[in-house]
Amino acid sequence: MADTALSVHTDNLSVRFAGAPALDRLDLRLAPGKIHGLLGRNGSGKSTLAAVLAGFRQPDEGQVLIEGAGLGTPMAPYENAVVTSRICLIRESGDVADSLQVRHALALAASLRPYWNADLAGELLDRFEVPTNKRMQKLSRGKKSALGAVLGLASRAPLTIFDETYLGMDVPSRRAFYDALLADYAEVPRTIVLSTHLVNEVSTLLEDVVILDNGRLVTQSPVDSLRGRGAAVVGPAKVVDEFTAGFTVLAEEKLGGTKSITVLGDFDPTLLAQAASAGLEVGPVGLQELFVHLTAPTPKGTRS
Ligand SMILES: Nc1ncnc2c1ncn2[C@@H]1O[C@H](COP(=O)(O)OP(=O)(O)OP(=O)(O)O)[C@@H](O)[C@H]1O
Repeated sequence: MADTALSVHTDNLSVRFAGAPALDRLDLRLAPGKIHGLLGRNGSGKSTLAAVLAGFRQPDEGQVLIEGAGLGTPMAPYENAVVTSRICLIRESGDVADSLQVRHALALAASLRPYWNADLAGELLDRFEVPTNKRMQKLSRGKKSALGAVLGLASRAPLTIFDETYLGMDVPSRRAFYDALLADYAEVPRTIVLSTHLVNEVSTLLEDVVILDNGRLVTQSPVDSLRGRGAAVVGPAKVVDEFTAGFTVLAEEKLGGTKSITVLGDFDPTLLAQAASAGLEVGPVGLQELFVHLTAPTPKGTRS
């Protein structure tokens, strides 16, 4: 793992724009060799964090340290080519000159990226049907996005960050991207960060999640323990209503006489047994529902 994955550690990390905090005293730990979700509403600081982790921007306060993949001691990425050669950040804006032909952009990536895999790049270009003889500026938004996916995956960088890049692709292409990402990650485990607000779509890929809101860290947690913070209770409407009275409700849905209510709360074995004897099914809470709750502008109501 140490050869192909980096870990990230931030202390009191802050970035300000004209005095306003975009990142506010973040203490983060990204474990090596995992797929991390970086979730947050618009303007929450995801892109700023991605840029700082990739060494594109210096923190105003605090520090970022990157460790592993043969680096020896932990190092700050800013203006440090030894570290940044091991990090690939793919942004929607694109960081390669638009006037370049796709094949030249690929040749440039191959020359700059020590872990580049040309076979994988070729395979993915075919799969996403990205023409290599066109100038980047002539590509459709979806194909530009797909090219970003190819550049990010084929870089096989020990820390690979996709900052919402793949969102320009249509649904079938995004699915193909998720499949390709999982398959190649299984072959070469590395640290991957997916910044997104399409939480449901990526929730099965993610192992750990960082949620930002207004530049602050709302939570950092394994997905499984986040899902354990609540439950979806399903059964006859009246019984579900009675059982969930007093819990904070995240979502509810009714279909005929059946109702599903998602609530926050610790469902210990006693509570689970009570639900079962009342004829109710209890499942894990959806990541999307928790995300909406944790980043909502105003707290949701309590059932009474
Ligand atoms: N170059 C900049 N100059 C001034 N303010 C900026 C700049 N970049 C970001 N900001 C501000 O910093 C805050 C965080 O922005 P950032 O782009 O990191 O959020 P985000 O979560 O990536 O948002 P989105 O999902 O909309 O892309 C926002 O308030 C934004 O307006």
